[in-house]
Amino acid sequence: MPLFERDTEIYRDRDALREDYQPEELVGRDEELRTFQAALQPVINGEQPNNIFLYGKTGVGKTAASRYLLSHLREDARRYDDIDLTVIFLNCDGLTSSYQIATRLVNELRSESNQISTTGYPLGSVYGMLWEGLDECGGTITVVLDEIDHVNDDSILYQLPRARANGNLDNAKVGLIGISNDFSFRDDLSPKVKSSLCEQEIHFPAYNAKNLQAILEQRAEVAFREEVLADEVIPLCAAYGAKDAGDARQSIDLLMKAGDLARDEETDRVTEEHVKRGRRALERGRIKEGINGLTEHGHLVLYSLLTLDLEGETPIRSRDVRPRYTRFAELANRDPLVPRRMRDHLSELAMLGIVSVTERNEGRRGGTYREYALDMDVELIISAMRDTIDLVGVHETIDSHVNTESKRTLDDFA
Ligand SMILES: Nc1ncnc2c1ncn2[C@@H]1O[C@H](COP(=O)(O)OP(=O)(O)OP(=O)(O)O)[C@@H](O)[C@H]1O
Repeated sequence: MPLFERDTEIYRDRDALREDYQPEELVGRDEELRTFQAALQPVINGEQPNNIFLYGKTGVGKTAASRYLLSHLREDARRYDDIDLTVIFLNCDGLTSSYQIATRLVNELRSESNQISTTGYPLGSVYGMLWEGLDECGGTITVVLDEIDHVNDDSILYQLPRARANGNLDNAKVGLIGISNDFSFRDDLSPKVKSSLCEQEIHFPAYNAKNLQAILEQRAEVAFREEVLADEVIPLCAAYGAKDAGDARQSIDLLMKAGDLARDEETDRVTEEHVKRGRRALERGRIKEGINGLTEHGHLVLYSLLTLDLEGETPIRSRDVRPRYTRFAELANRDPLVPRRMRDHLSELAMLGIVSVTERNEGRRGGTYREYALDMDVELIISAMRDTIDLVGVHETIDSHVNTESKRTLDDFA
């Protein structure tokens, strides 16, 4: 018997559900694509290209739209002899400064054998090399900077769009396309950067359930074999997606998770039940990642709230969480944070969806205050916080959930 056997009853091409798959057509983005296409038109006319800024929440098709239109632009530009178009696509994740972006661009424009080191030059000379490289390349150059908000200083965002006006370029016509899902990034740009980078702004709104359904249907046709998906599967993934964030990536992930669960069960049909289970599994993954990403004090606050919740003390005010938190911090040998900072951690937990918050009114005395409760299952939280629990000790309320030698006695927590 072979150890490995193909199990492709469910999928025709599972890779079509992966992040790096580029769909042939984009659905449900007609208006944004029209505006974006119009903003790119000067390239085909042989004119100075626009600088374009695309923004919108994560997973709403900004990158997909850019790749789609730029590949058409590249193809169609070939039909005109007087247009020489170069497209440079750079994801700024991991590139935090204008200096790093500029050296990457210089190297993109140079041959393999002529690359420059990514450190050691003054910024001015890197820009010098960049202008030289761009002019040598000549023609129209479209530079796409995806996740542009990762760049901490805005020098390149000013220099590149203004290069020609500032007399740094003679031949090349450069257009910058910036993409961001960080709304405050755009608001915080200095006025001079904003006016050059955001010449044309295009907002990508979140997808609604109808959009998501069309996107999923298009993807499912490539990814799944016929008759594999029960009728409710796609509408349900789309409805969850629209309710959560209108994020296409999340909905596609959910469809894939449902498919994987069905495959693991060795059935040849994906059902509503698989979607529901898939959603729970993905959510647990996200929450777990969220908890792992918290600081130690975040964990101490969460641990305090967890034990109070199990004692039936929630919903509870921040000031009533405090004694437990202070005690836990002491047991962990950490200095407790001031109340305000401790409250910030509660808010962060609420943002992650681990804790729920209710605004309460003091009645005639007029003030409002917030009460916190746990909104996530105990086992999941405990499994994501093992290190902190080991540090503080096992509180009696979670005793039955934990298997450990290092329990503290009740008196320790008094
Ligand atoms: N209109 C669409 N039609 C088909 N597929 C789409 C559409 N919009 C998004 N997708 C798919 O959803 C996924 C996420 O889209 P994309 O990467 O373009 O989002 P984004 O807005 O750039 O998000 P981020 O800001 O997180 O990078 C990709 O796999 C993409 O192919």
